Amino acid sequence: MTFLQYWLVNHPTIVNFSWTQGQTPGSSPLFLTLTVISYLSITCLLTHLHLPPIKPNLLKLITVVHNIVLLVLSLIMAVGCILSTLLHPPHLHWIICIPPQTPPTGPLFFWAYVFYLSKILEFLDTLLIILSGSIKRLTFLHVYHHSTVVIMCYIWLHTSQSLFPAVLMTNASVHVLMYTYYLSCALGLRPRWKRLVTECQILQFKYSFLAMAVMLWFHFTGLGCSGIWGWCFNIVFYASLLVLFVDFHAKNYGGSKSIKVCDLDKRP
Ligand SMILES: CC(C)(COP(=O)(O)OP(=O)(O)OC[C@H]1O[C@@H](n2cnc3c(N)ncnc32)[C@H](O)[C@@H]1OP(=O)(O)O)[C@@H](O)C(=O)NCCC(=O)NCCSC(=O)CC(=O)O
Repeated sequence: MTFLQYWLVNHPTIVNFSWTQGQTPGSSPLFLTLTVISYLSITCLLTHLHLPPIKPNLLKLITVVHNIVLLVLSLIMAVGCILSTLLHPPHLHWIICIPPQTPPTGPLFFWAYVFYLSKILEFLDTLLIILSGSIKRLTFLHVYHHSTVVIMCYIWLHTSQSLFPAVLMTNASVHVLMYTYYLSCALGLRPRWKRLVTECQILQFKYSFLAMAVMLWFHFTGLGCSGIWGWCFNIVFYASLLVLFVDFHAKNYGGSKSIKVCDLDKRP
């Protein structure tokens, strides 16, 4: 525990972290705008270009490495954020309500920053889909999620948004499961629990609405919570993702209790 406590909470880089707009790498609005525009335009360009096929073994290697990196990183972020919430803030209710005017400094915001950068790394998911030639998997849900989630993380840091510790812990934990699923697929093992991954994703959005309601309650019954405008962004974004994921679930698994036939066909 002391080992984890030092490396995930008390290390000087983590304790002394401070998000300073314009100084911290990636913290300017220009960086965010260029990042999102570049992601969308490169995605659009690559889907219209006929790229030469990449060797299957090389693609498999890149996919496996990418998934391992994101799996491990998601686990570290989840544990780091949980420990920082338990050990660092003055009150446990910071998990839902950070007092107004709290500066974005210290361990919790360090993990919010790592999470923000990890969402940029996740852009490689899109590249992998394009390189694998399965363009039909490049859905509106995928591109909308990847481009908007970076904006959400930026707002968290910029406004010391109250909800982020709860959302970060949940999302990073769900991503441990999701990247384990993708890693297994890349290794040629098609897990039978794909549906479970989607249902955990849907559950996280539903759970986030509960967290948002509790934050509002704290906001209006106490001294207020930081980042109430970010709350509005979060609720619209998560409601839209919930609709898209429920639709994905209906299309992929229908009403049946078993996984879809094409998944069974794909299993070795
Ligand atoms: C089970 C899901 C996680 C994924 O569903 P899909 O139908 O897209 O998955 P699938 O069964 O076709 O995926 C298997 C294929 O993905 C390839 N693959 C491997 N690693 C990958 C990676 N890192 N990114 C994208 N694709 C990858 C495998 O090689 C395999 O290819 P082959 O089939 O050729 O062998 C689902 O719940 C889901 O999220 N669907 C939405 C699509 C999406 O883009 N999700 C991620 C971002 S949204 C998100 O992340 C929300 C959140 O925050 O929780």
